[in-house]
Amino acid sequence: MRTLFSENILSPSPAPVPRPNPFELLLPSSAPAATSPSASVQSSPRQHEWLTQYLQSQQQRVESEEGVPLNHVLDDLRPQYARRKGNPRLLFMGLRKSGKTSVQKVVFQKMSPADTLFLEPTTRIETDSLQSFVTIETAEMPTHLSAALPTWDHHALFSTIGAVIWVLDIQDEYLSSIASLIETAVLLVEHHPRIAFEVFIHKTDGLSDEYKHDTFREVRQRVQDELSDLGHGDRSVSYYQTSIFDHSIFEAMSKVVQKLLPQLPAMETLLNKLCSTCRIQKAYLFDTGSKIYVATDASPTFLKDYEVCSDYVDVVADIKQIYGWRHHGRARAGEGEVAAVGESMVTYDQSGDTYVYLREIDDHLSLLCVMGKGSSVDKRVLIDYNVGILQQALLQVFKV
Ligand SMILES: Nc1nc2c(ncn2[C@@H]2O[C@H](COP(=O)(O)OP(=O)(O)OP(=O)(O)O)[C@@H](O)[C@H]2O)c(=O)[nH]1
Repeated sequence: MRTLFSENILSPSPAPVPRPNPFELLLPSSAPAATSPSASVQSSPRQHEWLTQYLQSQQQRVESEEGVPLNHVLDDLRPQYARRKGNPRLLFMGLRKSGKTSVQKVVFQKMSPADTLFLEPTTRIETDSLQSFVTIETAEMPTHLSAALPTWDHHALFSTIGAVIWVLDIQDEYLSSIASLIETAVLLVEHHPRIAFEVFIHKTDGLSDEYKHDTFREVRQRVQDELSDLGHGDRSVSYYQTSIFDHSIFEAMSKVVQKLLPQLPAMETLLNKLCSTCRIQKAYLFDTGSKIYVATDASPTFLKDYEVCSDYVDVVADIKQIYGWRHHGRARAGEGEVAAVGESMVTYDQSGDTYVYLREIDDHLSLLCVMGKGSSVDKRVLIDYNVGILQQALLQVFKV
């Protein structure tokens, strides 16, 4: 049987001494495009060595030509924000009634979207946390407090934040929201450049597609133009169209949380390997409680697949709510006993060829795989075996 990973994938044995390969192509002395500083992280030690030399030569060149200090060159080559150790911390900001509380309640507390009509206004900084595979901490800034006020100690507020989410109500007059958004973005880029800045262009439900896309483009363009005029054109801002009445808010929140997870590259690598080995069309790792996905493989995402997987996780979460969240069986399983594994499979298209396979990784994480022809019930043994190994690897990733 072809298996997915070697037993010691997380603690590989020391790399063998490289032997010269007579057929290997020699790299030219100038920098080729394929090995630019942004090339894949899966490069070999040899490539790393070459890359380091290339960076050093570039730094020396720039320093000697322009007298630019070494650190500045390195800063340009690094991503603008870095994943922090510790829990993802999100700060929600935006104008009055833009939907900040609703987003948190619907995504993290499973509140029904219709019930958000009766939410009270937020008058002070409110914090909350979701206990899951990691603890996701959220905070909301009341509208009357502006982060850009000179009397405001923004260091105390922002020093532990991973991402600021600006909620912009597209159904309201949004020019004043853009002005405050720019103020906050400039403050962040000048004092806290490592914080990711995300804009939710919110309440897109009930709008025509054309109006939605035009407004989305207009908001993005205005923000980019204003930031460029202020000399911060290179500041990366991510934009999402969201509504609490469909899946868009979960998808957007998934992408924001993923950016803050130091385990993301490891999870993506494991999912890519699983998909290629078992011929799986698409694999998602979902947080079972909140329906946000914390990682997916590199293949293209289709909205329909995501929606089906998301609804399926919802059903499983509801059933777990009724029959108990904890795996008492697993907790009691002693040595030699086989622990209970939460696993299920459904087919969802009319031809019956497409399956969704769900397997619980632990109490909070679920693996969902969309499988088509060529990777179905007849390959079940192989899939189960490989998913079992993936499960062990993931548990170790989160244990470290
Ligand atoms: N149509 C639509 N309405 C929404 C959406 N999200 C929130 N709302 C509504 O917007 C209103 C305001 O929502 P809140 O969550 O209280 O907004 P907020 O920004 O927290 O408000 P303050 O705390 O007063 O600043 C509520 O009536 C929600 O039902 C959405 O995606 N679509």
